[in-house]
Amino acid sequence: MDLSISRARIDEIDAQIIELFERRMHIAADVAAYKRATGKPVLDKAREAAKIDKATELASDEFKKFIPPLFSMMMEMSRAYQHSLLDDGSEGVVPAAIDEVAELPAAAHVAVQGVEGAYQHIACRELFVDPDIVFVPTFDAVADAVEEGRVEYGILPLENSTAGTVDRVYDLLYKRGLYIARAITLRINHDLLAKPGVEESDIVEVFSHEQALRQCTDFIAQMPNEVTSTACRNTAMAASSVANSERRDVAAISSTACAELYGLNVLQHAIQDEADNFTRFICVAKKPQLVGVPERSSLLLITPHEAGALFRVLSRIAALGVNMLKLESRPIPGSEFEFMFYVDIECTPNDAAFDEVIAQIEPLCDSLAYLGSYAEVSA
Ligand SMILES: O=C(O)C(=O)C[C@]1(C(=O)O)C=C[C@@H](O)C=C1
Repeated sequence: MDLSISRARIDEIDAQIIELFERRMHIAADVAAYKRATGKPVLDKAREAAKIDKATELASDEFKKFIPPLFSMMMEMSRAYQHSLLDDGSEGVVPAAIDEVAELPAAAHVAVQGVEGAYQHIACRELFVDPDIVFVPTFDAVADAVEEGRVEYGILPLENSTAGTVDRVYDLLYKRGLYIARAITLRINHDLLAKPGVEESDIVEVFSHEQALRQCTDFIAQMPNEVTSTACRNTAMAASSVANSERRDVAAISSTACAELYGLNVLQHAIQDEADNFTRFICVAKKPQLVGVPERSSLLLITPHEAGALFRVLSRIAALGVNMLKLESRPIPGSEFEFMFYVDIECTPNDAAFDEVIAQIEPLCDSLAYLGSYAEVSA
């Protein structure tokens, strides 16, 4: 067998396929015009199902199984083309004009959950030169302050390399319609802190944020006593409650900065189970904003509850040559086993492919929200 002869034949057939595909697409354009005139939706599920059945019937037994995916894809292309002609796809998903600024303002009002010394506070200091910080007790309160315009920005932790996503923050992004303006990744070292004179063998209870407790699970398990883990709002509060407690059998898992701030001793440095432990924080704003040179965009999408729905969205992103940086599923609040997806793509409104990505995936989703485009920095 001569490979070059086979390939030449394949090339010939492909040229015919392309010609036929284009003819098919031109007819789809006529169908789109008809649908616009009659107010019919582009998607006709019954027609697609009948089309796939009929096409499968026409194929010989050996190739029947390949027909449904081939025709699904072809009709998906046909729908994407029709939507682009009708220009009814992505209107409103991404605001038409997004403010562009060179840098985050040096002296912005920023809401930070927790107290001085918390990792969110450290992230805030890394992002802003001279911020006017309002400390608030919860993640929800950060969102409230941004939403109500009491501050320009809020700092929230989004995910940790060991313990995973901070679920509540994703839920807030979705519910409050906040936009990410910047992300920062910090290396997190957890220390074991106690009052001066307290030894590790005295300790029966450790306080920390639940994420930090999770990141130090193995360490806690091998401590001299059987230790109770108690979750606090954040690691700085854990340090302050140990400092203010009369007890001499408690410790906090917190930062070296908090040891200094609250007059505690570091019993052990870097006790997290994974030596390389990073947390990604986001800086959120009420309106989308392109700060500096954004590198990635975050999207939230809900696909129809049917086979292949997410695959179709992802295949569109891939077909446009756009790199996907993250895919995370979350249950939809109030629904049973239905999921929404957070997708980060390496593409922003400054890139030519961005509008096309949005235009092509929007018709495939029950709901699509744009969560902002931003640069990711590390400290
Ligand atoms: O027949 C139609 O109504 C079309 O729009 C054409 C087509 C196709 O490409 O075959 C595309 C979308 C519909 O969901 C069904 C079929």
